[in-house]
Amino acid sequence: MDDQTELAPAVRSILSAARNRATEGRSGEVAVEPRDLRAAFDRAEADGRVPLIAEVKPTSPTTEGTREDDPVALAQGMVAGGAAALSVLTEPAHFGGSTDTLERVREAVDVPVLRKDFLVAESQLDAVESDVVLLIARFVGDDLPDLLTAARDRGFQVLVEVHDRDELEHALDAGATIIGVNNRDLAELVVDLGTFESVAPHVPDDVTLIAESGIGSPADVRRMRAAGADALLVGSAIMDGDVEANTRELVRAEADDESDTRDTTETPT
Ligand SMILES: O=P(O)(O)OC[C@@H](O)[C@@H](O)c1c[nH]c2ccccc12
Repeated sequence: MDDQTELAPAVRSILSAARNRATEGRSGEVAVEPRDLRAAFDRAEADGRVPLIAEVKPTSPTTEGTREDDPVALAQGMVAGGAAALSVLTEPAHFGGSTDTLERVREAVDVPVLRKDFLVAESQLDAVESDVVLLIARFVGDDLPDLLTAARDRGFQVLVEVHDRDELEHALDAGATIIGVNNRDLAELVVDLGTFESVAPHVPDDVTLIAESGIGSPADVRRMRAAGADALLVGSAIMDGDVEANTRELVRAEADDESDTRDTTETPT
């Protein structure tokens, strides 16, 4: 968008790389038969698991080092740990992602897979099939309604990411039905879980609402759920260490709530 000067340098670089990739894509439009994201959340909920999208993110501008493990094995660990859905970075230059990784992951699991990238042009939608694509309100600006339509015409479900109330209104006006509130500020790259808490009350009930970024503990999960999150998107906290155990700990955050409370309030006798 026009106000790029407000963005962190890393984000500006990501965006200009994305614009240069704008002509990528295979010949012709993809036609996706998507795995239903909401149904996946409902299944998790019915099963006593917090609906969670676990993100395969080899690295990022705010992460040190790169995780070199096989992304397919990581993805399978996340599903084994109870993730309702997965997110796979396809941005190559700053997040270590690729469309090939997404294809391999989607083939190996049966949960819905979100393509996490910085899409700014319709042609980029045809680079790879996924069940859900991300559109970041701040980056697509006035093109949001057209890109939303173009994505839906191809069969994609669309997650529209916002960071404040103005962007939320813009997303709702464009007809978004799945909205993510990113707790990470793209100008400073700092995380504040209060962002979700301030935007969530203004989201209509029939919208599927996802809390994104900065969720690191079962307490954070409960905090975002208490603020109205239908589901959570978690990357770094899961990628750091044993992905299966990390996922399980977060999806059980509500089931374990009572014992957690008891543990912390227990006084030795
Ligand atoms: O690693 P975290 O703090 O759990 O965050 C995951 C996810 O929300 C984050 O990777 C993200 C949110 N929106 C994005 C847009 C592009 C790239 C990455 C993102």
